[in-house]
Amino acid sequence: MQHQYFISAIGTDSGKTLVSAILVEHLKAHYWKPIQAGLPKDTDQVKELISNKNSIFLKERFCLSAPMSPHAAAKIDKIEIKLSDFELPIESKNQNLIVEGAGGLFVPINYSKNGKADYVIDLIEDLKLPLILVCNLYLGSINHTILSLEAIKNRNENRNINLKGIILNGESNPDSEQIIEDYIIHNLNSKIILRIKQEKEITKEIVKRYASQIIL
Ligand SMILES: Nc1ncnc2c1ncn2[C@@H]1O[C@H](COP(=O)(O)OP(=O)(O)OP(=O)(O)O)[C@@H](O)[C@H]1O
Ligand SMILES: C[C@H](N)[C@H](N)CCCCCC(=O)O
Ligand SMILES: [Mg+2]
Repeated sequence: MQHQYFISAIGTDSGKTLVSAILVEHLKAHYWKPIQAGLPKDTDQVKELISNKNSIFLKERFCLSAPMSPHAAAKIDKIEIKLSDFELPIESKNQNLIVEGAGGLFVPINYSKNGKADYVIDLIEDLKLPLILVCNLYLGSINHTILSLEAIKNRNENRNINLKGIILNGESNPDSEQIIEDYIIHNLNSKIILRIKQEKEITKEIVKRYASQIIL
């Protein structure tokens, strides 16, 4: 069976690149970051964290110079990003594939005016990929997580986004984990597919260890 997933998160710097490396290693998948804003490139970071030799790294569709929200970074580079600019790379046909988003679900990839924008969540719908959401555990993250899950649920009323599962990233907090797990089971028919602890250092060995624990 072919596995292709879009990785998003409840915010930026949440661990999407780490999770992407873990999934790429687990599935020996190809990796694609459609919009890169600033350096270092997430693609290079994933390359450095995986050990298998089968994965192929696909070229970003947009590499923006500023480490900012894509809509703002694109403006600086005088580029217009449209949803129609994206399609799954041909090399990923019939291959396992991990696609990493920028920031969280409501990060704008463009902005025109009067509140009109396209967001990462629209790109996920357009690419028709099941979603894996990285949810951190910090004070305030229950709110950020449930807001993200509500947005997915809202889209799901039109059956547009399939939440394959969530990955909890951070020091364990049983009370927070319980409320989030119950929410996804009861509202989205989804599950926790991995728990990642706060590690002192991220290495290939750590990535391999978590790759062996994933349950898809
Ligand atoms: N569980 C963890 N233990 C230790 N360090 C972590 C953990 N999760 C993430 N990090 C570190 O936090 C930083 C941010 O993580 P990462 O780059 O994966 O975030 P991101 O969600 O991909 O960010 P962006 O939105 O820029 O793509 C990295 O230096 C990463 O190694
Ligand atoms: C540059 C950064 N590392 C991410 N790629 C983009 C994060 C955009 C966040 C926008 C926002 O939610 O305010
Ligand atoms: Mg990243």
